[in-house]
Amino acid sequence: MNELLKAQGLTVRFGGLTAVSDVSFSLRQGEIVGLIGPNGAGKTTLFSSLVGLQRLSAGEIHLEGKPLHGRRPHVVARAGVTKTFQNTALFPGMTLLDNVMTAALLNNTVASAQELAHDCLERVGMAQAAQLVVDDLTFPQKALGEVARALATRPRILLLDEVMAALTPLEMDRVMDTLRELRDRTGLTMVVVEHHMRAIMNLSERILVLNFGKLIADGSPQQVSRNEKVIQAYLGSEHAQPA
Ligand SMILES: Nc1ncnc2c1ncn2[C@@H]1O[C@H](COP(=O)(O)OP(=O)(O)OP(=O)(O)O)[C@@H](O)[C@H]1O
Repeated sequence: MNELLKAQGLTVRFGGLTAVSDVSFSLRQGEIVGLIGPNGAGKTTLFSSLVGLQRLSAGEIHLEGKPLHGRRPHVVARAGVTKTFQNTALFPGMTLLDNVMTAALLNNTVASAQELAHDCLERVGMAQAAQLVVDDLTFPQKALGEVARALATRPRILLLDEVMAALTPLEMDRVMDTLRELRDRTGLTMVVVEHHMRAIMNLSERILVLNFGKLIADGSPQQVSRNEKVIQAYLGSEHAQPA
């Protein structure tokens, strides 16, 4: 797999607090990568810095060799890096289709946005729910709706920030199957933040672990779950091993 994105020395400081500290990693085309770490480890801040919503104090981001650091969010989105929002639901009172249209309209005429929105819903198996008002959707449907809305910006790299938080284990399995199928069909690269350990270990091919803003591990789920630093920092001996 080709290297798609390279992040080097990413650092974000809030006054005296270093939320992200000298973090370097790369993403290959079509990978599903998990990003884990205890509360406050810097996961959301790292995501925000990757999409240009959070200014970097230091570091560089390149997408296929082209610099992305210091670029405004809409420029980063147009280049192909998009993030869902933690705890940000779809817009209530609107149909699912209209929700996806809000993103599709950013770079398209109404007619082509409609086609794109339908296509994005189709890609996550939600075409039949297009005309439902989002308030009436189940939690897994809402999660997939959020993914569809993000797909409407035509990302090459999609950062998913706890989209499965409200789901039961069975519902998570269904959503994870859909994400894997989406990757297999489209080659989309995904980075996934989830607190649910079994889900992240099952879904991801590689795991990045943050602790106090520092990247303390980067490896397969098996490697990471056996890593002493990770066990001490986060997993604890009683936590789930990758299934
Ligand atoms: N805008 C901000 N101003 C000041 N401090 C911030 C800001 N955003 C985040 N922080 C701090 O930066 C650190 C990292 O926060 P962040 O939300 O990125 O962690 P996280 O790993 O996503 O946590 P969680 O798992 O709880 O969502 C925390 O100490 C947080 O309080």
